[in-house]
Amino acid sequence: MTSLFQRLKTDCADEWCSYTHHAFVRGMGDGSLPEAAFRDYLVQDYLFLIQFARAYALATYKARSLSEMRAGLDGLKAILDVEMDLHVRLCAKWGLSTVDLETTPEKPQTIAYTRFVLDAGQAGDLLDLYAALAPCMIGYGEIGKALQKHATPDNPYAEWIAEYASDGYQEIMAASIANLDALAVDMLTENRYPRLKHLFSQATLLEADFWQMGLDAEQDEK
Ligand SMILES: Cc1ncc(CN)c(N)n1
Repeated sequence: MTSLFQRLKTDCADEWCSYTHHAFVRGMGDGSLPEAAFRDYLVQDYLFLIQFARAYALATYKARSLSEMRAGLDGLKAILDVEMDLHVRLCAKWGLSTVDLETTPEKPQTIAYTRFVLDAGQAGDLLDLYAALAPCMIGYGEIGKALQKHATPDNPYAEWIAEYASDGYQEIMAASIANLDALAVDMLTENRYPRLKHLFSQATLLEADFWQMGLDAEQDEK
């Protein structure tokens, strides 16, 4: 049986490309991304992760079995115990504390993306929620791995790239794909597919908007 993730990615190939090959991503890869764009992105991403942790808490709540509950909890822990540490470490280099981060106002793009995913989960079931969450967890693993292939040791974004290319994150990514595909075996019907595709496509476009937010912030600073 084809993987639901692969089917969604194929059917949303243009959106996926606009996300994973965005100018912001290419700028991280060749090191040309202005630091101001990265800083703005990273602070907003910290706020984004707080809301995404809530989405995994919602997935834990909506679970129908202990193993589904553990999958939700693993996603929650990956964000709170691993991913956010990267943001705290990198932001500390600019003198930003966690209080500074948490008191920064969320930008419209952060609100749009995170509340879209939370609403997908609240209005729908576990499969809807994971379809909306998939571009986040899986896309960054793909981007990290692709950028690592060409990144030079003096790349200013090497630490970010290394985190998402790491074995730890790649395992999180593989678990996200396996989890989505396993839920599909149990819950997917052809009638449901258009809605899942809409959720996946929209979340992927909101990812691209999130990168663009960083680029626009740097232009506004000038
Ligand atoms: C916007 C966004 N998308 C995805 C990820 C990776 N979990 C992230 N940190 N931020």
